[in-house]
Amino acid sequence: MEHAPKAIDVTNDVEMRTFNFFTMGIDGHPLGLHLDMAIPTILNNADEEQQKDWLPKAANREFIATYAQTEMGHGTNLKKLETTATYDPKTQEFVLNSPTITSTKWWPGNLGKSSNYAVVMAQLYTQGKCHGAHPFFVQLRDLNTHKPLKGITVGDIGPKFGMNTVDNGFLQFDHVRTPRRSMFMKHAKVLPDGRYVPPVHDKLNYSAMVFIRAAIVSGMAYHLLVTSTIAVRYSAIRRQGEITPGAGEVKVLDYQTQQHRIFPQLARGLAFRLSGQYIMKLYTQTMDDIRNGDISAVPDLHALSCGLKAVTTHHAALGLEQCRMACGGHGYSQASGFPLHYSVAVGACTYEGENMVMLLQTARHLMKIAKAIRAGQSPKSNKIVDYLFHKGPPKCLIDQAYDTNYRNVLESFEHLARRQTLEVYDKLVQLQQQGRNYEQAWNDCAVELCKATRAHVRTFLARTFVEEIDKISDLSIKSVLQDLLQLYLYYEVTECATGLLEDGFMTGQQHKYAKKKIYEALEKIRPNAVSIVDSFDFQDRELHSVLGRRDGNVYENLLKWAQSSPLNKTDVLPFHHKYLGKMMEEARQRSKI
Ligand SMILES: CC/C=C\C/C=C\C/C=C\C/C=C\C/C=C\C/C=C\CCC(=O)SCCNC(=O)CCNC(=O)[C@H](O)C(C)(C)COP(=O)(O)OP(=O)(O)OC[C@H]1O[C@@H](n2cnc3c(N)ncnc32)[C@H](O)[C@@H]1OP(=O)(O)O
Ligand SMILES: Cc1cc2nc3c(=O)[nH]c(=O)nc-3n(C[C@H](O)[C@H](O)[C@H](O)COP(=O)(O)OP(=O)(O)OC[C@H]3O[C@@H](n4cnc5c(N)ncnc54)[C@H](O)[C@@H]3O)c2cc1C
Repeated sequence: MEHAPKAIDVTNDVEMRTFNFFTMGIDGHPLGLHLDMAIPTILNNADEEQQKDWLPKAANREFIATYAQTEMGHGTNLKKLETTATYDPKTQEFVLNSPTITSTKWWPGNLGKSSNYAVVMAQLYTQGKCHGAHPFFVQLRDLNTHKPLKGITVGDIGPKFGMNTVDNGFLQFDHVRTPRRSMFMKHAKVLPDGRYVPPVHDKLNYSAMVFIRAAIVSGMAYHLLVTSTIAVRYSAIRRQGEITPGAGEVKVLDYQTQQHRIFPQLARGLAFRLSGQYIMKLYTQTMDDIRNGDISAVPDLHALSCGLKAVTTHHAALGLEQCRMACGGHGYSQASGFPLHYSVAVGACTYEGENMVMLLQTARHLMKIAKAIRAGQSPKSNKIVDYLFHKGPPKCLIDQAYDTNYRNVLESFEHLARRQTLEVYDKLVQLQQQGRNYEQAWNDCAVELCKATRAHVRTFLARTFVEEIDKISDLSIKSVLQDLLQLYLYYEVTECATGLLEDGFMTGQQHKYAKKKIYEALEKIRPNAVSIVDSFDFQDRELHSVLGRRDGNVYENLLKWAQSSPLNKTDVLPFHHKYLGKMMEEARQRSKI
């Protein structure tokens, strides 16, 4: 500890997060929402004067704030939020009110007990007109006593599936008055006389959600890389059964089924990590553009962040479960670390936009592009979606001997995304021509729309993976990562094979070829698997796993772990003679009669 820094630099996001992870764990802590959502909201939605006032105090942790948007009755459909903020020009205040039970704010992290401030999303009423949901910065508790202020009812919502270190809360307002300037005024404004000034883009109020959606992509990479580290290390220790009769029991990692279960999670983890970096850069760039008055990238960022959020959280949840099952019985023990990671990761399928809803948001964007394509328009130099405008090869070419930089594989993903997008667009148009209105037609096509998004996101993830590996100059590192890339790409080809075979683009032979390339990649990855996961340099205290210990001493530590259970403090539990012992004694007496 001699060389440990004296203090954590709270202005350094990475340092702060790392500190939080190691000291508090991954399942959350009282400052989570303050750092992840309240501060980003202040940065992006407060005007200069508000930032000057709030930001230093927030960074200094003079107060703790959360993000209170979801209500008991509505989380997805923000238009129907019921909390109201009605402007009173006489006192130049807003009156916050929760008119119904269902308007109770419900879920916000750290709202229950920790926070004394909140970003509150409420329907803004001024001069008798509703202008939709807007954010307000509202004090909830007294700064000295920490008691709720007058008119505020606040508490914890109770135990959850996981993340029980976070006090997700409920909140009701009974005509609570807050100054006019507590409304975030960077984009929309209410002037002292009550006139409403609209924002340049009416979804800029949602930027904190976009930030977390982008952050979640790297978060899911982290979960997958951690859990595949546990599964790989344990599988290199666990011996069970023989491959060659009489040659002795093998490490379970030598089974092809085991590799096929775990290595794709490793590959997906890397793919998510690279796309996570991309989307974070795009977020930062877009926020800078907005500050300079350019909002043109907002729809692209929204569409990509929604699609990536939905796909990566879903695949992380499935992948984690594969890693758990790959560890057999011990995988089900808390000692494996999986329950903690699983319960945290699956939350992300729901929070920050339910996944189906997110897929459909991206599909809205894809349908606009499809409309432009059908109208004969040209692409607008947008790297993420331009491929949809281009005609690819009529037939799949993945089994060609020379597939430079996997162009043929990428074209297969592009083909599927393009076909799925245009087909569902045509169906939407056709249904409307048959008399369905747009919303009904949309619902009739919803499953196919989600498929279009998934195909588009798969294309993006794969292209980013290929491009990033291509940039690596160290050939030994590149060669190991290329094995994971090969596995990733052909695994994804087989995952979407139905779509590729459906229209005859891919042949059965080519499908078999993709499977062969998967098995070949598994074989290449096996000898390096432990070194690959060791190179991530996760510390044992981060993995929370006896199975995933770096030193491989699984069995003796599993025994120590069990022996340290509170149940094993005494050989005989105190209540034994009162209940179970008594029951057995009485049964024995009865049988003697
Ligand atoms: C290293 C880390 C390791 C481990 C950690 C692991 C992972 C996590 C990583 C980080 C997370 C940090 C902490 C996690 C801990 C706990 C959880 C924390 C936070 C959770 C917080 C929340 O859940 S907050 C609440 C979130 N709520 C939602 O997401 C609601 C979802 N609903 C919506 O977003 C919207 O209502 C909607 C998009 C569904 C529809 O909106 P609305 O009704 O207003 O839209 P309209 O129909 O009127 O208009 C739609 C048009 O608007 C466009 N639009 C919508 N949203 C946006 C946007 N944000 N930006 C730009 N444009 C937008 C839309 O595209 C439509 O445009 P058209 O042109 O097509 O009309
Ligand atoms: C761990 C956790 C932390 C959270 N933290 C916060 C927080 O800090 N602050 C905050 O404000 N909120 C928070 N939330 C709330 C969260 O953001 C919402 O629960 C989430 O956005 C989903 O909304 P909902 O609960 O209304 O789901 P619903 O919309 O009721 O979803 C139910 C089902 O309906 C479907 N559905 C709904 N609308 C549509 C549609 N238009 N088309 C097709 N299907 C649809 C969904 O796909 C889903 O299958 C948190 C939630 C969790 C679980």
